Amino acid sequence: MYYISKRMEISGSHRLELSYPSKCENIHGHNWIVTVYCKARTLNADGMVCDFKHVKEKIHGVLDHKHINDILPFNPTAENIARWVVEQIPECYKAEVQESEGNVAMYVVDEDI
Ligand SMILES: Nc1nc2c(c(=O)[nH]1)N=C([C@H](O)[C@H](O)COP(=O)(O)OP(=O)(O)OP(=O)(O)O)CN2
Repeated sequence: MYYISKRMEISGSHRLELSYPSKCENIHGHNWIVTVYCKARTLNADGMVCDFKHVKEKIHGVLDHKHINDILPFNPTAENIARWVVEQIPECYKAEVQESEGNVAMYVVDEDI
């Protein structure tokens, strides 16, 4: 199995819809660190799992310098963003979304399902 990872910094803003009072309901900014993990049993015709550049275009190209609530059709928690990242790239099996130092969410495809 071949593995690659691509790490990107995404600057943007969001607000969360929460069931309890929180400062996070106000529009605020993050420099999210997103790490995308991909794998493939065989390499493509170009000798890659997938092109780092294409991964960046699909994630950074869509989210960077945006108000994330305007782009994604769900509450943009780090967990939901991580799942969305995995869904954008066929070879992706895991994504990490770091909101701030110490606050990280991950989504991993469950291969048993
Ligand atoms: N499980 C999650 N919890 C929280 C999320 C999230 O996406 N998933 N998001 C937020 C807000 O975006 C908020 O902006 C995070 O605030 P931050 O100051 O980074 O975190 P803390 O309040 O925990 O402060 P620290 O000083 O970093 O401890 C909130 N929760």
